[in-house]
Formats: sequence, C-alpha cells, structure tokens
Amino acid sequence: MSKYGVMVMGPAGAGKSTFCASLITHLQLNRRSAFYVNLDPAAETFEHTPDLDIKDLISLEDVMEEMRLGPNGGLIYCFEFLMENLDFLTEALDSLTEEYLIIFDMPGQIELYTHIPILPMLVRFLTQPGALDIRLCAAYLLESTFVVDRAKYFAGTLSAMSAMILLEVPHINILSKMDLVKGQVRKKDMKRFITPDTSLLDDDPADIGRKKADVDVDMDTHGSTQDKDALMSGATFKRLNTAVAGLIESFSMVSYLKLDCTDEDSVQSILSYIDDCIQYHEAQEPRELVEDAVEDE
Ligand SMILES: Nc1nc2c(ncn2[C@@H]2O[C@H](COP(=O)(O)OP(=O)(O)OP(=O)(O)O)[C@@H](O)[C@H]2O)c(=O)[nH]1
Ligand SMILES: [Mg+2]
Repeated sequence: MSKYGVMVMGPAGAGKSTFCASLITHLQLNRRSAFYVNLDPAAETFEHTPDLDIKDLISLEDVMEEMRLGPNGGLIYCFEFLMENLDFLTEALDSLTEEYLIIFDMPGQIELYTHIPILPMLVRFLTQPGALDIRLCAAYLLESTFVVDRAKYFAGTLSAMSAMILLEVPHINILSKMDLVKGQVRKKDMKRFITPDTSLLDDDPADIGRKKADVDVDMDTHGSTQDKDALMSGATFKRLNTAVAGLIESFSMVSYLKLDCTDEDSVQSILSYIDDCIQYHEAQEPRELVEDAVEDE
C-alpha cells in the first residue's frame, strides 16, 4: 500500500512549523487525514500535537548535556541516532493508509540540507519500494523578506537548489510569509523573484519598489549598516553573487510558489501542488466513488 507525505524543509525561522500547522488545520477542515511527524529534536511548542515526535526517541537537550555538544553537533548526533533506530519510524508509519498525508516537520539547521548525507539516506529509507514506500514531496521554504537583500535571496535559492539535487524526490520551493512583503514589492518585480532573474543583481534596491533607505533600516536590525555596506558592496562580493546567480540560472531548476499562512486559499494552493507532485488523488478516487455510491443508496 502506498503512503503519501511531504517533508517540510528550509532554513531556521522560515516558517516550516507554522506551515505544517496551517496545512494540518486545512486538511482537517477538508476532512482529510494528516499524520504529523516532528523531526526537530529542539522543537518545544506545537499548534497541533505531533502524532510522532523525535523527542520521544532522543532529545537535543539531553544530547547536548551528555555528549557535551553544541546545538548543531547535537542535531547531527540526533539524526545519526535516528538512522540507527529506524524502527521508530517504521512502527509508527507502517500501518498508515493511503488516505493520510504524512507531514514531516524538519529542523532549520542548514547543515542538514547541504553538508552531510543523512537527509538523502533518510529520504531513501522513507521512499524505498517494498518497505515504507512513501510517495514523498519535498517542500523547501525560504522567507520572502529575503527579497529585500538580493545576495541573501540568491544564497537561499542556492541552498534550495542544493536540497533539490541532494534529495532526488519531487520538490517544490516556497516563498513563505508573503504577507510581510505585500505592498513593499511591485507585482511585476515579484515575478523576477518567483523565477530567479540574475539581472536583479544589477538593479538598485530602489528600482524594485522599495527605497534604499528602507532596506538599510532592515539591515540595521541585524547589525551595523555601515559595516554591512562596506562588506557587502565590494567588487569581489559582487562577482561572487554574479557567479552564484549564474549557476542558479544555468541549472534553471528553481522557481517559487507563494505562501501566506494567514490566507486559507494560499495554503490550499500549495496543498494542490503537493497533491499533484505525489499524485495523491490517483489513489483516492476509487474510494470516493464508493463512498458516493453508498450515500446515493
Ligand atoms: N507574518 C507571518 N509570519 C509567519 C508566517 N509563517 C511563520 N511566521 C512567523 O515566523 C516565525 C518562525 O516561524 P516557525 O514556523 O517557527 O519557523 P520554523 O521554520 O519552523 O523555525 P525553526 O523550526 O526554528 O527552524 C514565527 O514567529 C511565526 O509566527 C507567515 O506566513 N506570516
Ligand atoms: Mg520549526
């Protein structure tokens, strides 16, 4: 029996857990079954209680204390431990029917998506035919506020592309928290972020619908604007960004869907893409026909 799932990934604070919560609420409202798997050993609070929580296997706090590791090393240890104890996943997921959408809420440490092979191994295990056989879609979230700093946006896009190449499963990229940039970036300029446009690097920030002064104020919240300007405007930095953007363009793999978790239609639209990617409805249709027939009697 096939199972269906989505793995929600992306950098820290991108809105992964919020998206998982919105998705579950939306599925419940539409009488669909969700199975929520928290794979973030540091996550404390949830809008929906996880059906399976990695913290029941191992907690990051314990690992950091007992192994004397920092948060990133601790997280890698937790995932290595999970890979040695895959029964933890098999026992919980094996009996799920094709009705369920299994939602994996992942941690935000970027190392997990770029530096080490643990995630590809986990995905291979979850999707292996004859075993759990989950039809899995990866959803990679990037914060839409990154569009005010093009270097950050292209770096984030590169990490999304890296995850796509590493995981080798159907993949959608999502610009999250769209409500935060509404009215700040013109629609036609937004299109250039939806499908990355390298010429963005040649523009002045004021040209894409925001004043340079506003962007500098944003930067100031993360550190000294003066220092940042000096560091981030050098010719070498520009060449690096152009090379990164050129790489992204030459692969031509990444484009984004827009997500605003506060908008039900937006969540539905992303869910439709996920359903299409994993062909969820193909397995459900015969069941719905039978139900309709019973109702008609
Ligand atoms: N305005 C707005 N805020 C959002 C949205 N999605 C998430 N947030 C906020 O962004 C912050 C981080 O959201 P999380 O869902 O915890 O992000 P995460 O990716 O799970 O974070 P980590 O698990 O720590 O990597 C929270 O304060 C959320 O309320 C959104 O669509 N709009
Ligand atoms: Mg989270």
